[in-house]
Amino acid sequence: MAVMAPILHSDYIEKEQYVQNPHLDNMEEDILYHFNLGTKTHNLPAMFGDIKFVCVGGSANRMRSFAQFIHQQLELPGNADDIRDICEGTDRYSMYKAGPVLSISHGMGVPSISIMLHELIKLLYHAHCRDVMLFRIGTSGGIGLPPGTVVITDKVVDSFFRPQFEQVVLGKVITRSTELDKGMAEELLQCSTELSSFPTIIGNTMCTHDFYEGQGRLDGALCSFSTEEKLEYLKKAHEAGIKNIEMESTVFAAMCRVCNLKAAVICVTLLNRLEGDQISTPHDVLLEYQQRPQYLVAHFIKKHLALI
Ligand SMILES: O=P(O)(O)O[C@H]1O[C@H](CO)[C@@H](O)[C@H]1O
Ligand SMILES: O=c1cc[nH]c(=O)[nH]1
Repeated sequence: MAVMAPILHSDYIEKEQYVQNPHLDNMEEDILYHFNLGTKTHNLPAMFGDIKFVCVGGSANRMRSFAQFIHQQLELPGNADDIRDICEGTDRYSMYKAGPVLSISHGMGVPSISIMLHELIKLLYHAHCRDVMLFRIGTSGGIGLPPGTVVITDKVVDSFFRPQFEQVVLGKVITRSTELDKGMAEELLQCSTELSSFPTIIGNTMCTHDFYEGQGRLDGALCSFSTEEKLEYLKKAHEAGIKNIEMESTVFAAMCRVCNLKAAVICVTLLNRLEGDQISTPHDVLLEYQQRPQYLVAHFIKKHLALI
């Protein structure tokens, strides 16, 4: 077996390649455990080699509906209702393919999306994909915006309003930039003006590690602060240009950036956090809100495929 010289993290940044891990080349087989896929059991280039767009979001149902919607929008052959879950052997994530578009659920929170992204990025590598763009199409809490507003993320920031993601590796903190692709954000904003169907803005997005206390909610099982302290924090966030709050964008942006993948975050706001904490909007209205980032990304994809 070949002995590898130790490679420092900072030394190993291959510009053309998605994966940034020298150890992968020494593995005879790579099992993408949470997808129930593997390099020996599946012909990944045949299954996924044509992927150009990957859309991710928290819920399995949303990502299935999105795959069906994009199937119709791209006028692909076959019945959209027949699209099957490629990860059906596991219930960790759901994955659907519609032509060059892959639609995957990632669950809630940074650890969940992070595991999914490791396996997704390896999947794209094993499948020899090129020029892939990633989109997170999600929901969020807005700050000072009418519910239903779509926020295209300019800067992703953490709970301290810093544009960075911290990961503990071997007991040490590694800090990575959360810069997203500016061109994609601008193009998505242009798509929104072409659709002109719902309010859309570009702004900063804060990613937290909790939905309740972590987002300054007063309605969790625990609460360690007053109403005044909550509003002071949210107003400071607002002054820092933060328009919405969700729970995955830091690691999404950081991993895509290190792995040379162009990425954008598009989340609809479900409520205005300056006015409350509970999501009391009727279910059918919430469903319609959830579709807004999907319409925007579908328009973007159709333009890129020269279908409009
Ligand atoms: O709508 P999705 O993609 O699930 O994302 C948002 O909704 C969840 C909380 O309800 C968090 O995961 C947050 O990031
Ligand atoms: O307030 C909200 C709504 C959706 N998702 C979040 O993370 N926060």
